[in-house]
Amino acid sequence: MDIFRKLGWFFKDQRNNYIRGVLDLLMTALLNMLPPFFIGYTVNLLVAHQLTISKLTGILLILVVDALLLYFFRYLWATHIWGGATILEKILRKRLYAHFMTMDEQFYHKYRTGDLMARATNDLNQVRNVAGSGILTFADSIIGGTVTIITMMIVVDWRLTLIAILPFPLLAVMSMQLGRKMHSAFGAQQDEFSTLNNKVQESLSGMKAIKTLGQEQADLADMTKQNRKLLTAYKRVEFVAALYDPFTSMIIVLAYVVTIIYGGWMVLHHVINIGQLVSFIAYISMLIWPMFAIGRLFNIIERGHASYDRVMEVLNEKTSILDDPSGLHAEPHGDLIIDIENFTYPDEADEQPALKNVHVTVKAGETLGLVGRVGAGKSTLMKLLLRQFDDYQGAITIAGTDIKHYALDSYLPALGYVPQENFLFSTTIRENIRFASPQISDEAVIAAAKKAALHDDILLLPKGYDTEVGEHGISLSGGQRQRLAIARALIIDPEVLILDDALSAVDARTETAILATLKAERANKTTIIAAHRISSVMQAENILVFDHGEVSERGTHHTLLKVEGWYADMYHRQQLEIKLEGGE
Ligand SMILES: Nc1ncnc2c1ncn2[C@@H]1O[C@H](COP(=O)(O)OP(=O)(O)OP(=O)(O)O)[C@@H](O)[C@H]1O
Repeated sequence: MDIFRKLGWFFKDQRNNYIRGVLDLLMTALLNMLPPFFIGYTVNLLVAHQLTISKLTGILLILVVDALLLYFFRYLWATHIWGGATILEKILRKRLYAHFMTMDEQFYHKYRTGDLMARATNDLNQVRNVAGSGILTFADSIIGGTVTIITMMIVVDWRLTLIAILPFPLLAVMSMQLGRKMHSAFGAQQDEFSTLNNKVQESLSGMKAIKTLGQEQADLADMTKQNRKLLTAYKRVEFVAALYDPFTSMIIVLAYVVTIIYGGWMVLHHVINIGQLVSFIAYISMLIWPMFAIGRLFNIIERGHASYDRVMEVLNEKTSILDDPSGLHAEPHGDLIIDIENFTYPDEADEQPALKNVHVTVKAGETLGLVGRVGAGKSTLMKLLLRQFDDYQGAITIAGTDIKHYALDSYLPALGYVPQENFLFSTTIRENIRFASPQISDEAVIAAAKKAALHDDILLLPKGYDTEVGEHGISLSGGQRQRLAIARALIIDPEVLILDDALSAVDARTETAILATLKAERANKTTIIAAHRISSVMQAENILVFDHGEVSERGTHHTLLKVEGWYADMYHRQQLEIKLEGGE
């Protein structure tokens, strides 16, 4: 029952819905009492030879009106209670989704996509069940049971009632015992479901790689193993659930036996009449559902409880990126000063710092180039700029203000970021380009595509800018995807444009064209380009060479060539490669 306390905030919020629903249930329970009463009454009339056509018609009429009213009140409780339950699911899903949006990289390291999807769908269904079927079964079994028992006491005999319901408390003891078992069994089942969900998600996303590497059988075996684990977890849940119903049946049989023995004795000794005994047996049959309902109830609430805990576990995770509520609500425009003494990834605390002593000033309008070996720290610096990690020694300022002191909703929209792996949404090219805001005009979309040297390619596609891409659309080449991502970033004319190896798949001529456009268009704005190809950064006012998280060389293209270090070596090697390939 702990889950009802945990969901107290919701029931309080929706109390009108629930009060109305419970009152409708009460009315249904009261109306349910009439048929057994009139059956007993009719039997007594029959025994006494007093049943006339007019009396029978009157009884039938009452029963018909009763059935109509029952229909009406059942409809009302269903709409109030099920309606409330769907509101709970909606609220929790919205909270979860908003929470996902604020979470940092560490969170997505800890919880995998399939797991989060399971929590946002399957677990939320179980929680909704608590607020729907759970409340319904709870109110129905308690209200239905209590009303029936009181009616039995009043209409028949209180002693017979007490003796007949004597074994009932055993049900409560059984529910509590099984409830605990169900909670842990269902929690384990949902964890296995999350793992399987994640496996399916990864296999489907990586299907090309699986096939290319001939790993179909190995992946299938892996999936079968996880599927079996889930099956075992399901079986355990059903095993616990199945223990309850036979026990309930035993209690009901016991109640009938007691009724027939003690009730029969009472009829023989004229304490109650035969009609009352018939009504009593009909009332006992009306207790069957409330008793089974208690079994359903513990099943629903313990499943919902385990799921609610899983949803709350995610919702209680804190992000390390704290939005300063009194932060500066202004576009970050001005010189960028990076002064990082040390940064180590949170989950790599014992490892070497990912960045150490990185100090550089980029004047507004200038371009900063970042080069260096794989894993040298270029992307890490970009992540700090993008506020994906805030926990570093040192400071990054733009126009004299620490980037942590800008309000996030002013700071982040002013950055244009093109990551190494860009993502296409399943919509048209036009919507993909203006993803930052659907209000952006078609002309601006075309202008951005031209700047990213993508316009001509788009015109060759079957529906031009309205061509669908992504999962159900056409596939773009790697270079086209990169240029689409660049157009998506350029369209907002960002104060700081960050390109993380974003030109690696475009040919040399297109790269030159894009870089020339950037130079001309972004005269007053900052651009940061990380690349493996030296040609991507050689126009930059300032180039940093990274090695193991530190800056090993710095300067312009010409000064770096004179140093004859890693940069010069890499440049000459790449020039040679171009010549050998017969390029320019
Ligand atoms: N989220 C993370 N958690 C822990 N370590 C990380 C994380 N991301 C990167 N690293 C590590 O930090 C170091 C720097 O990586 P980074 O991605 O910044 O290199 P890079 O210079 O951008 O490399 P590339 O040229 O391949 O993109 C590497 O040793 C990498 O393994």
